[in-house]
Amino acid sequence: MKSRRRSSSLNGSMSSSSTYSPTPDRLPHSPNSSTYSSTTTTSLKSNSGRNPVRIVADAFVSCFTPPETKPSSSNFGDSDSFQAPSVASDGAREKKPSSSNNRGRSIYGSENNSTHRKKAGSIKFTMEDIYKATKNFSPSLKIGQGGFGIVYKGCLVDGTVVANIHDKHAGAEFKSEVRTLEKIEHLNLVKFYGFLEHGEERILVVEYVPNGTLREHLDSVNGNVLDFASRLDIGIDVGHAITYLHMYTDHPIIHRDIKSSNILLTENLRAKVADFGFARLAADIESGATHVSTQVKGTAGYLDPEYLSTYQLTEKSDVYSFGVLLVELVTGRRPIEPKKEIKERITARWAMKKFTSGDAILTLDPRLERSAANSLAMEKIYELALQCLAPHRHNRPTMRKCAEILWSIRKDYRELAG
Ligand SMILES: Nc1ncnc2c1ncn2[C@@H]1O[C@H](COP(=O)(O)OP(=O)(O)OP(=O)(O)O)[C@@H](O)[C@H]1O
Repeated sequence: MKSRRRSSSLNGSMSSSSTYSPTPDRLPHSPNSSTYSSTTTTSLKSNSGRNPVRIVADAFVSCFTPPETKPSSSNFGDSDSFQAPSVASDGAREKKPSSSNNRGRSIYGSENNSTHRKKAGSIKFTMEDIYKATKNFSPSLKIGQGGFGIVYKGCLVDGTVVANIHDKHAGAEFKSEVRTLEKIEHLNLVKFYGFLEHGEERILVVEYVPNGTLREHLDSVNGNVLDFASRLDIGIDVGHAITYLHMYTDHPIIHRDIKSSNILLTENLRAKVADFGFARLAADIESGATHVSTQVKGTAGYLDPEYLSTYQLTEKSDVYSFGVLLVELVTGRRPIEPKKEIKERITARWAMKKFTSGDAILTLDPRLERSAANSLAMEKIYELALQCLAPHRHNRPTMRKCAEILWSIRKDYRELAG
């Protein structure tokens, strides 16, 4: 489902100018296996040489299905005007989640319970807690496997359903992920409950999100087609989540791995962004820095070409990945489609080319209705995607702007769709 290698051939990318019109010969080459030569790549999410780690996220969801949190109208779009992404009630820049603290009490009931210790705002679980929650990592509770490890459903002693992720991140990356997770709380981000680091075991305990990934829904694995309105809602949810990371935390956070398989869906098809294994703090603007220089990490097909060629990371790398995601939502296709003919293999390049030549409708997911409302919203989403995919970060909008634009697209969409 994903290549974990980057290729110098991606450096060309999606091209340019403030109104941005893609120049085909500067677009990424086809993603066939030869293009992704291991000799030209930085390993993106390789497990090699790493100690086995376990992440316990909120995925310990085996014992019951928790009631979904009722979305607030401000966050979930019942109002007609754009509002800043929702944040923890005690203030966006407040440090860590009261939820962890509360969770600590509610899960274990009494303060003299010795099975856990809070650390830096999150719960430090014991192996006993984790074994209990996952029934000794019962294969029947395994819900997925990613590049970093196995994910288990679990149930904490208070009945909270969680995802138990066995993480294979290196120790430093694991600590960095925990530090990031401890700082954030937003309805559209997977909640962090705690972690365990015990010898070579590393586990994150996070919120279990019961309805699979966006990618699975776009692939209709459950037999249903995700309708246009839901796709628009999901785009807005993700936009809010990333805006929150970029603007409303103590220090801006760059996710670095925005992609459809990292977007988890609730039963009401609301989105929660997961997987902070690659997240990084942005440059400290007050110190005059404009970017951080770092080894390239991310997933092929979503990677910002400017970051790939300069190793300079800014929030705009997430904006680029978000542009790829927007195209994915409209077309239903994966960012890289190796089995398609060459000119269609890089989905964003293909779609943007069709869009700029007036043929966007040919790229709309064939399972979606060709209604006036869908067609108009598709055009507007592509206009936004084109800006997000600009090769130079300075020409890309901020995430907040993206969320605002999507919000207004949805308002018009609802009026037209009736
Ligand atoms: N919090 C969660 N709640 C419910 N299911 C989850 C949760 N986290 C992960 N999963 C499931 O486990 C699978 C593996 O997730 P994981 O994040 O480890 O890998 P991935 O996103 O598929 O790949 P990568 O490691 O490249 O990001 C997901 O596809 C999803 O189905």
